[in-house]
Amino acid sequence: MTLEPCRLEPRSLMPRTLDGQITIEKTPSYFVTREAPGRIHGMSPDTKLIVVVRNPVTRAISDYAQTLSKTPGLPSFRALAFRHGRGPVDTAWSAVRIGLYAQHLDNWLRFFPLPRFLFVSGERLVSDPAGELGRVQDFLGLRRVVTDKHFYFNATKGFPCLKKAQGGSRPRCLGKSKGRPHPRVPEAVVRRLRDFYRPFNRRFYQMTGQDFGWD
Ligand SMILES: Nc1ncnc2c1ncn2[C@@H]1O[C@H](COP(=O)(O)OS(=O)(=O)O)[C@@H](OP(=O)(O)O)[C@H]1O
Repeated sequence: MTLEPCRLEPRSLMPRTLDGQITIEKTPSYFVTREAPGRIHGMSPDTKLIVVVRNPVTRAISDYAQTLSKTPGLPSFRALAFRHGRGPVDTAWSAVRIGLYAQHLDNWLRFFPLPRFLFVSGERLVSDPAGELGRVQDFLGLRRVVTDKHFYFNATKGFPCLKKAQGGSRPRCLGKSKGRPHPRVPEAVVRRLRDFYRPFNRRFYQMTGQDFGWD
């Protein structure tokens, strides 16, 4: 999944949370920002943390597709993923580095215990959105209000969409930048990356106690 520039919002900039309300801040780059866990812990050590993860190989290709859409003439995925296009995997490239979930989680576990996290499968968010959102609602201590009946599969988009937008009566899919086609990446490149990530994925499964089924 793609990341936005890191914005560490001081509490004063966040909306006031009234009784019975939950304030949610969504900044994907927090997960991979060294200072984020300490700062968030300093602001509120009881914060609940939701991390959406998908197969790091697909994530890297998705990230590349997003950059490519804004940067015509970008070098090929292979040229960026491997040093000199064919050497070792280039972990300095953010699209690769972000997928090292176990390493990023290590940094967070120095400040927050595991039960404070919910790990959401990006794959199941597509195949079973109501199921994953059920877990999110439970984790947040909410009644399960969002269920299967709120979603339908939109064949044109190729993704689940909401039957009705909040406060509206029309169906609502996510925007064009979510679920765009991925460029074709040679099978050998995908295989090398899959092999590269395998030990990191296994460690991530052990740390979280969840097998995401990427290998
Ligand atoms: N319902 C639905 N509709 C469309 N897209 C969906 C949906 N559920 C999950 N996804 C996946 O979300 C991916 C884009 O999310 P990102 O994490 O990149 O978004 S963000 O920029 O970080 O906000 C996007 O990745 P790409 O397919 O690579 O575009 C989707 O696979």
